[in-house]
Amino acid sequence: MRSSKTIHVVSAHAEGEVGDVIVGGVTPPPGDTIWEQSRWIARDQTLRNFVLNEPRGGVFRHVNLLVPPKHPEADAAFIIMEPEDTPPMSGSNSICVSTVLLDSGILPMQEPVTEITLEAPGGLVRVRAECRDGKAERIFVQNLPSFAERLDARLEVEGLGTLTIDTAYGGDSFVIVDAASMGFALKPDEAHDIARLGVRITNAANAALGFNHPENPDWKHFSFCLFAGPVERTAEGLRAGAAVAIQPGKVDRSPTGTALSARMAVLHARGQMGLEDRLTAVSLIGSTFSGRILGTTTVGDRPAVLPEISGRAWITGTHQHMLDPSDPWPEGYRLTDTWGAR
Ligand SMILES: O=C(O)[C@H]1NCC[C@@H]1O
Repeated sequence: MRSSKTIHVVSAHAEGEVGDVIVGGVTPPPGDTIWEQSRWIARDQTLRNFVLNEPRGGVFRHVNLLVPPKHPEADAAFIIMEPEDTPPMSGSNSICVSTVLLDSGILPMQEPVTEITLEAPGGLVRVRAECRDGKAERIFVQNLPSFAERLDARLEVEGLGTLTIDTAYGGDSFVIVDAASMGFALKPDEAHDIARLGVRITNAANAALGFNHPENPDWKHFSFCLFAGPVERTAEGLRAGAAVAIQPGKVDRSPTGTALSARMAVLHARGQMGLEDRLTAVSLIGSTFSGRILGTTTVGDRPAVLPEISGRAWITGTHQHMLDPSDPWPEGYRLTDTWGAR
């Protein structure tokens, strides 16, 4: 056996969505901040291609690189690599990272509750983990300040006509459409159509509107389209289906923590959700993230909410990814049969 690199990974999924964690074998990228380091990873593409592309990755895979934190309050820091983007924050990935850090012993666990601070590329996130018998059973993440950007905007999508959409930020940027008015009941057999339409809607919004984060001028695009189910009021609180189309054309298996945060910001802006409410988002596979609004703030001059999301993650294995120097595809490959719903 010979290898010119060996990358140590603990694999995990959060409520169905894969979020692997690189725990060794990669030196920290250059940059004075975690954001700058994440821009370096996004520009360079070598690590992204090696772990995300086939034969090591696949369109369903997200990979997080642990790096030494820059902020004095942070216990650990991570850079998120998604199929097309290297984003400021991610709900499912932060839940996977927290679970791997605690369940594998990288950070000490205290039962019944462990509190840690993570530094995501977009800023600090506080994490509370409910732990029992050596397992982090539920992760609560205080996500980045989240805000509604446009409410009831009009968006022309070729072949679909003019849609009424909201746009919002929940640690990543969203176009939000009403699932029912698009003809979706948010059932598993709709996944392919949701992926295909969602990418068209995201692309149309990027071409026509573009996204504006008042404090992060680098983040100028919409990453995702959320198909938002109707909000029902139940004895346990608010509940709604959620399916998020991820570029280049797949649906999040989890209920998407950033989408839940973005949706809570929109519901709050409309006066439909208060600090006393809980919103449970349900994914196409029936998994759930729970959310609440901890308080309000501003991002630049925009009113924003401080969201908390919670969910569960499980370790699925360990891998040592290697590169034989004679492998003709050191950066792997992507083909359109699986990379992009058509
Ligand atoms: O939960 C989330 O926010 C994420 N899941 C995969 C894509 C998003 O970053």
